[in-house]
Amino acid sequence: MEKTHPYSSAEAIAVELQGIVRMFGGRTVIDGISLTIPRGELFGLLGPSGSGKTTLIKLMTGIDRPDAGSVSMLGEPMPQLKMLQVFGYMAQSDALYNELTGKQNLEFFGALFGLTGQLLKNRIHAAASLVDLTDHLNKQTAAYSGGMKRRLSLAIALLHEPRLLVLDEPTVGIDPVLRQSIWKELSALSRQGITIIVTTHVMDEAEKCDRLGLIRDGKLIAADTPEAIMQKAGCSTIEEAFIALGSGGGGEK
Ligand SMILES: Nc1ncnc2c1ncn2[C@@H]1O[C@H](COP(=O)(O)OP(=O)(O)OP(=O)(O)O)[C@@H](O)[C@H]1O
Repeated sequence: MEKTHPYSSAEAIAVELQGIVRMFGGRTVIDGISLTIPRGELFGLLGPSGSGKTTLIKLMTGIDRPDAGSVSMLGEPMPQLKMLQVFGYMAQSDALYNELTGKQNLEFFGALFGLTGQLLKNRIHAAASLVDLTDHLNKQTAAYSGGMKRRLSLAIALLHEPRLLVLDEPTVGIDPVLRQSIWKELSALSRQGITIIVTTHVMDEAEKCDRLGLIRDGKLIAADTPEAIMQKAGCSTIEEAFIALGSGGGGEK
C-alpha cells in the first residue's frame, strides 16, 4: 500500500546520521555512517553479528554518543533527555523485573512514561493483545519463556504510543506464526506514520522492510529498498545480495 505522510519538510525526517564514528578501545566499530530515515519508514538494519547494528541504534537513540559526526531525531539534535519520551526502544536483552508479573511490569514502565488510571489500563490491554500475552499477564515474568519475555518487551516499547520505534532483534525466540502477526502489526503501525527501525538476522523479515541498511564491519554498504538491493547485486534473494555486496561485488556477475 502506498504511504502518504502529511509532514512539513522539517518534520519529514525521523533520523539523520551524518558521518558517525564510534570507537571502542581504539577499534573503530562504526566507521563514518551517514543515513537519513524518513518518517513513517519501516527501516531494517541487516548485518552479521558484531557488524555494529546495536551500536548504531544506540547512537540513533542517544543512549550512546558518537566520537565524531552528528545525530538528529525528528529534527532535534541527540542525545536529549526529553527525546526518551518520543521513542520506544526494545533492547536485545530483555530489561524486565522477573519477580513482577507481566502486568506489573507493564504498569511499572507505563508509570515511567507518565501513564496512569484508565489510560494506562487501556494501553496495557492494547499492547498485551497485540503481542498475544493477555492470558499470561498475571504470571510472574520469571516463569515466562524466552519468546514471551521478548513479547512483553515489545509491549512495553509500544505502551506510550511512540512516534518512533527502535527494535533490536524483536522476534528472536518467537514462533513463526506470532512472528508473522507481529510483522503485520509493525507494517500497520508504519502505515499510520510511525517510524520503525528494526535490526534483524532473518532474511524474510528483511524483505518486509521499506528500506534496508546493510552493515558490514561498521560501514553502511547499501541503503535501499530490498528490490533495488537485489537488482544492484544481480541476485534473487537478500541473503545472496548481502553476500555479493559485502564481498565487494556490485552486481556485474
Ligand atoms: N561497550 C563496548 N565496549 C567495547 N566494545 C564494544 C562495546 N559495544 C560494542 N562493542 C563491540 O563493537 C562491535 C559491534 O557490536 P554490536 O553489538 O553493535 O554488533 P551487532 O551488529 O549488533 O551484533 P549482534 O548481531 O551480534 O547483536 C563488536 O565487536 C562489539 O564487541
